[in-house]
Amino acid sequence: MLSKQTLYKKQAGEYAATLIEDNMVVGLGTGSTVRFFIEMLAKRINTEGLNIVGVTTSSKTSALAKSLGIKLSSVDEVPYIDITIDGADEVDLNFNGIKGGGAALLFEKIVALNAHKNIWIIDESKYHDVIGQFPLPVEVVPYGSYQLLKRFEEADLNPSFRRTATGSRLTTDVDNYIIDLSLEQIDHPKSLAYFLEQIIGVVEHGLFLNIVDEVIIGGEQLKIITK
Ligand SMILES: O=C[C@H](O)[C@H](O)[C@H](O)COP(=O)(O)O
Repeated sequence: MLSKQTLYKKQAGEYAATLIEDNMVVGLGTGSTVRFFIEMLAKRINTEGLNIVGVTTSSKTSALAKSLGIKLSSVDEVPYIDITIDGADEVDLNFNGIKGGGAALLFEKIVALNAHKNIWIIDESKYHDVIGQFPLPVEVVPYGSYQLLKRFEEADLNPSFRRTATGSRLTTDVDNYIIDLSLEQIDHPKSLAYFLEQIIGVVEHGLFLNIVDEVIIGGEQLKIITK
């Protein structure tokens, strides 16, 4: 039996699939919530004969979408993306989000910034007054990454390299490392984003500010929050 959280993810994901229209170029996010969206989208493509092109945000999503027969293109081969549906790790009342729990933040941000509309699908446990409970992922170039870790320690950002189940440093789809910052609460997300963006060696961070247009929240009752 599915847990409540999984059921809520499914509810949000499947609802998002109803928003896709014929002939759209669709950004396909990454993660367990997006999986429900992609599966339902594939069903609609097959039963309704929709002409959809997907632009994926990770190798995992590409593999899933391909296995379900969804036509794919790259962000550089389409004029624009009509709509991107993605998950998030945490969202606050001001539409700020943390993403990258699945290490796909870099491509997710690139796809999001090339989309006309961005929708996030989450379960209700991820919607908070202020973000920061979820560790903030920072994607860094491996060369010099230990120096970066020390720098984050000095700045009291509680950093740690993300590791695989076998204990080695996790690498992203483009062979970078992830340093997670355990912050508990991010009161000034804009300043933190700015601070991280100034550091050489930081490729991207998981703060998604001013990007999402609509959040679909699965729960006892489905909620849709529009900016
Ligand atoms: O890198 C991964 C993404 O940002 C995911 O969208 C995020 O981690 C949410 O994933 P899930 O739907 O599995 O909770």
